[in-house]
Order: sequence, then C-alpha cells, then structure tokens
Amino acid sequence: MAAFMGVAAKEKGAYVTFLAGSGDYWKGVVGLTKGLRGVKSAYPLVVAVLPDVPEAHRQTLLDQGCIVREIKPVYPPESQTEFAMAYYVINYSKLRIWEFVEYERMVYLDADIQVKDNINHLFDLETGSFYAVKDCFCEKTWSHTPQYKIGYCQQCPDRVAWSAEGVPPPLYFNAGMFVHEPSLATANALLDKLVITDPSPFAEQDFLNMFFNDVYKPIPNVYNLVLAMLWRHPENVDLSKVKAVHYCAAGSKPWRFTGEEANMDREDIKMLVKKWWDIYYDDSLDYKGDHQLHEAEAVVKYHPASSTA
Ligand SMILES: O=c1ccn([C@@H]2O[C@H](COP(=O)(O)OP(=O)(O)O)[C@@H](O)[C@H]2O)c(=O)[nH]1
Ligand SMILES: OC[C@H]1O[C@H](O[C@@H]2[C@@H](O)[C@H](O)[C@@H](O)[C@H](O)[C@@H]2O)[C@H](O)[C@@H](O)[C@H]1O
Ligand SMILES: [Mn+2]
Repeated sequence: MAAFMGVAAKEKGAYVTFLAGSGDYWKGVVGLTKGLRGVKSAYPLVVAVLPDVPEAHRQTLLDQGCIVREIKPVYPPESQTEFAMAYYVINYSKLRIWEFVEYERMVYLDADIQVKDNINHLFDLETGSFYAVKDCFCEKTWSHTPQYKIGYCQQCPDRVAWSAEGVPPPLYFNAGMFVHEPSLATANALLDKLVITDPSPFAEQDFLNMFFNDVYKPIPNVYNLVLAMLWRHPENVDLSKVKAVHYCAAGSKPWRFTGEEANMDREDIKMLVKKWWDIYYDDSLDYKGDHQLHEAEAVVKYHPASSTA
C-alpha cells in the first residue's frame, strides 16, 4: 500500500466477511473465497475474525488467499432480550468492519453466502447510501413481530395492509450482504449508539436497520437471495438471474445440510446446496499464490431503474 507523507493511501475496495468461533463456518468462508475467485472478482476477501477462531482455521483461509484480520468482539448492552437465535449476540462484532478504513468501500457477505455471478459493479455505486437487499418477514423467526402476526411482508406490500392509515413500516434489509464505506467516524458513531440501544431479536441486523434507516437504498434480490424467498415469494425470484445465494434458512447451511428440516426437501434447495459443494471442492478455484485480481468488469453496470429492488 503506497504511503504518502505518512498517510497510507486507501485501497479502492475489498469484499469482507465475518468469522467467529471454532465451529464449521470457516468452510463457508472457504466456499465464499473460491466462489468470488470463480466469478473473476476484482477485489480481495478480508475475513474479520474474532479471537476465538483457531489458528488452523486462520491458516486455511490464508492458504486460500484471504486477508485475515483479527477484531475485538462487540457486545450489546446487558439485557434480557431473547435473540431470534441465541448465537446472534456475537453478530454485533460485524460492526468492527467500519474500522477497515484502508478501504474506500467494502461489500460485506455473510460466510453462508455464495456468489454465482460477478458483482464487482457494486463497488461503483454512488457513495453516501447504504445498499442492501430487503428481507422477508414470513419465516417463523419473525413470529415475535407485529408484521408476522398480521401477515404483512414488504416483499408483497399489497397482500395485507400494514395499518388502517396504510403507511407501511420503513424498508428493512437483510444484513447478510451490504455495501458500505468504512470510516472511523461511522465506526465510533455505531458503537456510541449501540451502548444506548436495547438489543432486539435480530441483533445487529435490527441495529443496522435503525442506524442506516435514512440512507438505506434497496438493491434487487439477485444480490442476496434469502432462501425463504423461494417458498414465501417465488413470484419475486428468477433463479437464473440470482448473483448471490444466502443459505440463511434454518437447516440450509450447505456444510451441515441434511435435507430433513422444513422446506429443505426441495429440488431447488438441493440443487443450490450441490452447487455450493461443487465450488467448495473445485480445486481449479484454489488460491495459487497468484493474487491476479481480475479487472473490475466495467461492462456490467448496475441499473437501479431496470430491476425490481
Ligand atoms: O458460529 C458462528 C455464527 C455466525 N458466524 C458469522 O456470522 C454470520 C451471520 O450468522 P448466520 O449467517 O448464521 O445468520 P443467518 O444469516 O443464518 O441469520 C455468518 O454468516 C458468519 O459469517 C460465524 O462466523 N460463526
Ligand atoms: O444476527 C441477525 C442475523 O439476521 C439475518 O438472518 C436472519 C434474517 O435473514 C431473517 O429474515 C431470516 O428469517 C432468518 O432465517 C435469518 O437467519 C442475517 O442474515 C444475518 O446476517 C444476521 O444479521
Ligand atoms: Mn447468513
């Protein structure tokens, strides 16, 4: 990295994911980095690891050409909150990626995401907004919310009116994928706000939605296919156009897939899990010390007007 008068020059961008614990999510990161290589990504993958990630897992990721950066955990204020999944409490540590200020822009991807198509053009989106894909409220994990109780979902706002006044709730994004601009000012503002914010069931996802509410810009579902969309809103999904698949539905993590959980015994799900393994075991996608990052594909531009967000 060039340094000029002691100030390090910024790199244009990097993909970034988050790894915690000694469990098997490292397999997700290996799959992700190979998938990014397979679609000729122009940027490296940075892995923000918590201190509890074993050395062996870190070495595996370094061997796959990842940039491994240890981060300090971020915990929400003490509370009696029931998280939608108990382990969500560690996901607040994702907030550390705003401190990666050597990058002008980053595209965050959960470790349970796989890319099927080149998404370099997301790095060229206009600055100043927070880009992410709208979530779906129809899974049981949302049963604690008013929208679930009345059957409202932003993916089909006309199905059930949100209120007599007809004013729908603010758009809400899935925090498994987003485009952001690291900055210490934002990083500090996030942590300052966190200490005075009660935790809520979807942990850092709820928090990020609140924090970026006024600058959030939805991007099309193709950039983060939340699997539940396949059975909740099939009319909003064209699998042939999907650029990134998010294996977030219960029981859908490819590296521990049994096919026995609800909605998992479907041909489309099994095909997506097989595709994940095809990439994971494709040794032609292994890192060969050739950080030949492909030039960003200037041709594929993002046209907000031409796609349903
Ligand atoms: O034990 C864990 C749990 C989560 N994660 C990271 O946190 C992200 C969010 O968790 P998860 O994807 O399981 O949440 P979901 O999208 O399924 O709600 C994962 O993708 C991983 O990047 C991790 O590294 N180890
Ligand atoms: O910590 C909260 C998590 O909340 C989100 O996952 C949820 C959400 O997508 C729900 O809509 C689904 O119903 C559910 O299955 C899924 O797990 C993010 O994917 C994850 O990165 C993380 O922020
Ligand atoms: Mn996820």
